[in-house]
Amino acid sequence: MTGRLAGRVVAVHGRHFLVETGAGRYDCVTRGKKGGLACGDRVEIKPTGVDAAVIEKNLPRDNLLYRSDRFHTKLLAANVDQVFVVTAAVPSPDPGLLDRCLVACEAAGIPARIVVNKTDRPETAPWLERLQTYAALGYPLIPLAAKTDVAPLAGWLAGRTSILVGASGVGKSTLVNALVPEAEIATQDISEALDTGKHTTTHTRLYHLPEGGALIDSPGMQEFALGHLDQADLQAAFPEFRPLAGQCRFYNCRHLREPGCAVLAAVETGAVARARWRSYEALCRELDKAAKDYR
Ligand SMILES: Nc1nc2c(ncn2[C@@H]2O[C@H](COP(=O)(O)OP(=O)(O)OP(=O)(O)O)[C@@H](O)[C@H]2O)c(=O)[nH]1
Ligand SMILES: [Zn+2]
Repeated sequence: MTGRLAGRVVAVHGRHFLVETGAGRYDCVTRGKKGGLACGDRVEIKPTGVDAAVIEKNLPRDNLLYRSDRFHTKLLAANVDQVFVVTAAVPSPDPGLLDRCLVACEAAGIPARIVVNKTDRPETAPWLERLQTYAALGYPLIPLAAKTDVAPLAGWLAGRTSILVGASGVGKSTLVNALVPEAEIATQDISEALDTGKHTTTHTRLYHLPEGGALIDSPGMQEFALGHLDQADLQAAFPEFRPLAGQCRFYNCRHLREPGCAVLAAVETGAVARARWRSYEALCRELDKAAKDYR
């Protein structure tokens, strides 16, 4: 690889990628159509100027977190060790969005944790209560108030690459600013390097943590489309279905309204949370609709 440098994508802005290498950072473009790149992707680049380069090669990924509908694929991050889905009781939370985030993590094979921000707000108690369902499924809950103390989260981050995802207004920026002392400066640096103007809140970027490890911030989302998943992916992404595998009357049961369905029976007894099953059902319907539209 003469003249080439190995690096990692640390910020994405449209078709520009800021790549960090042992020899500094480069504002990069891809050569031709190589498919998208995400924050955290490893690449080989060839400098074309002091701080400009072309991406010559995308290196294999350990994993990729993304969302997609029929028209767009939105890459969130690659090569991450864990995803923190940030929630808060205010503004009013959307459990459907939380489920979609978790399904995306399961499908990508990335461990997910749930941050419950704004514990200083009295509305938090019922939300935290509701989230016990998720704790029972094995998703750790991390309650904290980003405004006053981020220590409960900090302990999870050292030495790993993590990404924060979540709805708009849950406090992701507040968390990043508290965890990364130079976050504001880093953001400005990135904006200058990529020439994007001062406030690029709509883009994904990677920050280095003082204790080692990296934190990727992603733009607040209203929805999380999962057009890339098929029926089998969906079923596999609900951990509460796993102990029931093979117990439905029909081997190809979709757990929607089939007689003798073990999942539906578990919803009736409360062993599977009805709200979770509803999220599953909504995702199945979307899948069917997409298949119909496509025909
Ligand atoms: N009460 C309370 N408010 C908080 C806390 N953390 C953040 N907020 C507030 O929540 C609002 C949204 O915080 P941001 O950090 O901008 O949220 P965000 O998730 O980055 O939002 P987007 O930029 O839209 O993605 C701000 O008014 C914060 O001051 C907290 O621990 N307690
Ligand atoms: Zn079934």
